[in-house]
Amino acid sequence: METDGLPIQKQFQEHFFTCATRGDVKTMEEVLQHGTVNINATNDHGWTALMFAARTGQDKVVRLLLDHGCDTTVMNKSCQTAADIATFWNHTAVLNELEKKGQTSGSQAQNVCNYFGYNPLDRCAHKRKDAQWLEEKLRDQSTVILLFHDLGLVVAKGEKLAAQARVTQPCHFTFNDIAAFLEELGTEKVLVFLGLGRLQSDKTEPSPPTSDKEGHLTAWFALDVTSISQEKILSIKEGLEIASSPFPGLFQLPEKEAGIVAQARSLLAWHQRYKFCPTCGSTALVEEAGYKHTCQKEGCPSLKGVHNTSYPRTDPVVIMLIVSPDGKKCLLGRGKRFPGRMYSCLAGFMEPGETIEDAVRREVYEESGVRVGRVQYHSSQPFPLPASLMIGCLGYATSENITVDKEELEDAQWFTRQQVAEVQTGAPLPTDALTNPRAEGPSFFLPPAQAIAHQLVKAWLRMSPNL
Ligand SMILES: NC(=O)C1=CN([C@@H]2O[C@H](COP(=O)(O)OP(=O)(O)OC[C@H]3O[C@@H](n4cnc5c(N)ncnc54)[C@H](O)[C@@H]3O)[C@@H](O)[C@H]2O)C=CC1
Ligand SMILES: [Mg+2]
Ligand SMILES: [Mg+2]
Ligand SMILES: [Mg+2]
Ligand SMILES: [Zn+2]
Repeated sequence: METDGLPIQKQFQEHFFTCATRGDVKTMEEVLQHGTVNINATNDHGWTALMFAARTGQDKVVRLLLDHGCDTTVMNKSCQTAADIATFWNHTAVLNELEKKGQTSGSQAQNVCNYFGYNPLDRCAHKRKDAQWLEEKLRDQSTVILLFHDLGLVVAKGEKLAAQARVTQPCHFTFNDIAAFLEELGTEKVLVFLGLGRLQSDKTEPSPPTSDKEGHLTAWFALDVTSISQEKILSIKEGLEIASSPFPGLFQLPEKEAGIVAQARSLLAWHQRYKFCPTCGSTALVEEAGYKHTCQKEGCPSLKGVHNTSYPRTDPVVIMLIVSPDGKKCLLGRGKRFPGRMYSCLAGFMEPGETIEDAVRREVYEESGVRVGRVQYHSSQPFPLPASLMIGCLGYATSENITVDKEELEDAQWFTRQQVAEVQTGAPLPTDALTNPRAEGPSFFLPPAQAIAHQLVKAWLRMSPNL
């Protein structure tokens, strides 16, 4: 049945949106009771009833929709959630309703947490010198030990969850699984204590039989098994493999564990690269549960006072989304080794004696010739390749002409908000998009959600005045 040229279902839906916009709670209640509409349905611009209510500050409608279990995470075609819309229009009562249910989006309610950024472990630095406690923890049957072979994580064999999405499931070993390896590795072993904690999905795990005050938390360690044969490692139990390192395995971890893997991999990479004392070249001993190298040569300057060469290194990198002077475009570049048609934020290593703001301005000028004024910090991301800290910023350009640094980039261009939003919210990429430049699909694509660049682009789209 059709009236006014629209199918009846669509008419109901349109009416539902109008009621949400106007705050007609009574009609909406009736409609929801009859189940004649889909509470999460969207219009052509991707707007839900919740978004319409958020736009006009209808807090009672918002409460009704939340009580009926509507999805607050839906994004419209400009990548905005209902919470983004309420924030932009300053509808505090709506935000309060969303917050009561813990439903304000990350950018409003708390700091943004990027992939690799969430780590549930208490690193317990004060325990790193307590050899007896560490030994007890290592032997505890509830303890989790992660194994890395040449920085590749040992995982449970690939599970195909969806046609394209594979999940890399880190394998959790116990002391008994690896006791023979510890013996074989002897005093040369690199074993790092990561901390105490529990993955949220770990609830069914039996409590360890220890009675100290942290006894209810699981201890986590990482062991470098590079010098053990792959055959031996893979025969600990059935269904193991060594994750292809670094791509794509590292980017397919369960998000709740990615931070732990990043911590472990960066530390093991430090041990792999700094085998000798950087000050005098002598042998260095691994101490403090894997967090310190101590030079064995008497009189070495690194033994006097605190020397940063004795501790794990982190390289700060600035990564920035640059907004055009008119606010309508953003600057993206294509590195020479980027896959397919990928464009991403410009990025670069910070140099000594430089502020984050100046590093953003310098790298953008070096790589694109664009001048940047104001710089705003957004969020950060530990990046275990091998041990960077990506410092994500938004920068506001004061010039527009681009001169690409052909040494580093293949291309850099201004992209409109619409171009970027289409790519962000469009259909999933064809499977060969990463490798085949002639693959079907959009003319360019952005890094996946695990990359901080993706989140910076999303943050800019959410600031859209187009609400
Ligand atoms: N997720 C993303 O979308 C993107 C991430 N990145 C990451 O950001 C990082 C830095 O970006 P780049 O454009 O490569 O930096 P960059 O623009 O500073 O250029 C890299 C060059 O800087 C020099 N360099 C200076 N300090 C260095 C250090 N501590 N380690 C290694 N090289 C150093 C080397 O010559 C290197 O070839 C890279 O690790 C890259 O993986 C870069 C672009 C996009
Ligand atoms: Mg760069
Ligand atoms: Mg640089
Ligand atoms: Mg550069
Ligand atoms: Zn030394």
